[in-house]
Amino acid sequence: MGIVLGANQYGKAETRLVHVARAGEPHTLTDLNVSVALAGDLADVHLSGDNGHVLPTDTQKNTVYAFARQHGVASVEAFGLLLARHFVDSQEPIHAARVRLESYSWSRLGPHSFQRDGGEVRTATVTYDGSTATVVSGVTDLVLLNSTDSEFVGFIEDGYTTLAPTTDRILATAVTARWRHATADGDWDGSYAAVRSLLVEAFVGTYSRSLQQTLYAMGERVLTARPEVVEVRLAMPNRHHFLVDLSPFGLDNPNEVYFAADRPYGLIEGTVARDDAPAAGLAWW
Ligand SMILES: O=c1[nH]c(=O)c2[nH]c(=O)[nH]c2[nH]1
Repeated sequence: MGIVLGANQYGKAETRLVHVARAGEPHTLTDLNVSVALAGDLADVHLSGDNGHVLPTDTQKNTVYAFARQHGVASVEAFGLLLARHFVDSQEPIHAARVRLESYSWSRLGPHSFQRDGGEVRTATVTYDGSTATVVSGVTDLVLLNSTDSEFVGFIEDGYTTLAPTTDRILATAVTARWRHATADGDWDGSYAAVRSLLVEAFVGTYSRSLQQTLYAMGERVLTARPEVVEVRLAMPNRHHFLVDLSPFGLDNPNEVYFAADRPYGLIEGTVARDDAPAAGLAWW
């Protein structure tokens, strides 16, 4: 029996970077969480303890900060591309890089004052293998709710089914969406704002027969309107809202009073893609 080293990568995870662009007033604030992963000719460090091919994760962290100073942070996608290309192109043993970025948004209160927004987080994942860069943009924790125009009927009923079919329910979710770009060039901020709006519009505008149907409609809406996007992956927890039985108190409940359960939840996940989408390469690494 032989034992072999399998797939591996390493890097500095969750480097917290706050960048203040101070060129005049008003200041611009960027608040990021950056995770780097590198892969390549790394057998020796695992098998013999030779660190000769290891760019320390501490150095990776320093590079994140130095690049913010040297290049600024135009967008998460652009900053990720700079870093991913740098690590692979500057270090011979490193053959591939993945940079994951989360961006926390702050609202402006004044020329140099900000308030942290709760809720959704913009994301990007950039990969680079020495020749091809891929960019996946995304959003997490985009919490949406429709108070009607949602039904769930016609499902399988077996000996364990207790769920009653309903033609009027709350549909609520916290969307995690990631979308793959056709190329590594783009108007990243413009594209992000447009895709986010399309996702929300499709959720709002779709009469839902299931969260699965809504998920597909959201992905389809993005791909129909945005030629730069070739694949959308969505994960949508069904944040169940259960009608409370008020009959013990002599009260009816015409879809007004709900218990918002936090777990368990249905988790609906799916991919919507162009049938001629180029190969994903490392995009989903
Ligand atoms: O939109 C839904 N999809 C399901 O698959 C499902 N299953 C369930 O119990 N409720 C729901 N709702």
